[in-house]
Amino acid sequence: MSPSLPPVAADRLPELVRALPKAELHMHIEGSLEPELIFALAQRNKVEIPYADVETLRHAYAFTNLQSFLDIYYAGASVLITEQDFYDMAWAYLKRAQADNVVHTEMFFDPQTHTARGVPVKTVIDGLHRACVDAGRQLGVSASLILCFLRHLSEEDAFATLEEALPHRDKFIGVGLDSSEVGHPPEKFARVFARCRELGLHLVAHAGEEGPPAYVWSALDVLKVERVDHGVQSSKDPALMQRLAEERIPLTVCPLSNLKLCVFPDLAAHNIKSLLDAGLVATINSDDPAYFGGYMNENWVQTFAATGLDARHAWQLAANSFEASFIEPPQKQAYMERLNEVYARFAAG
Ligand code: HPA
Ligand SMILES: [Zn+2]
Repeated sequence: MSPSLPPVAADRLPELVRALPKAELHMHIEGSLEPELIFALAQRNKVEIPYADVETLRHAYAFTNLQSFLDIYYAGASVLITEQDFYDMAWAYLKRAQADNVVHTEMFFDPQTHTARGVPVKTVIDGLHRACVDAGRQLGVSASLILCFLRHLSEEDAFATLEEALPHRDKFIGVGLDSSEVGHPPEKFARVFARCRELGLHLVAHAGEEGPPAYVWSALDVLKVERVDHGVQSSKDPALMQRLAEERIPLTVCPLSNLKLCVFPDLAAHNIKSLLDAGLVATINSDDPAYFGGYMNENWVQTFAATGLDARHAWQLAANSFEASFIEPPQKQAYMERLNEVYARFAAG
């Protein structure tokens, strides 16, 4: 942490946390689909959903682990049919992100969730990408897309998805790996990640959310990822912690997700502070904000209140988010200057 950072009055910490410019690097766009939009799209597309109304659906959001969430998350995504649906979903998230002073976002999307229902990859990518372009122009938020392979499906299926997406290569910056972790280790996707690497795509993967530190090691050594999504189980392995710190491999941590999926018993028990204090490039993100009870600032404010993070941690988390992002160095520099300006305003007053 920067030793020269001036302190900020403790009673202004929540305000500082909200005001800091930041990047969001772990957010599944299908996980931003609010119940109200699910019902509106179901009506627009004449899709049946097995819930009577918005409130009944929201009440079903009581999860015990990752799989119990994924079952509902995939059901919710079934209302997405047209390019405009994908645009509307992404636009709603991007406006919400802007309100939280997210200035840059790298959004995950799950094409296989849609192609399995007969929706072409082109429809998905075109709708999401149009929203990203509009966000840059109209909201001042830079936004890009990361295509995720579903790890409960086969590597062959991932290869077929990649082939279908490649004509739209200019509209996504990288690939990731998500869905059910335990029993589906990174090694299962070694060949498709090697191919994506040859294609010059950025590489990330979920690892160490519920799965063991061994999955983080193989995400690094076999898939050769540039960042690890979640990665919170890494704290069980001191040698892994040392590797992550030395190589400055970012972790995209999602505290409210970890709370809702019972990865930690309560937010006060979350290990984000120890990850930061060990020198890891940890970041805070919302994962699936419509399902886990909060967008970016809600994740930040609740985590700060519960774990005793201070203003310097806030600066570090925002700086980490820019360091960990895939934006070009001059733009990173510009965001860092904005961060320092906002921080200085709070430190002075
Ligand atoms: O947190 C997650 N983990 C794995 N897969 C996911 N797909 C959406 N959110 C998640
Ligand atoms: Zn995730």
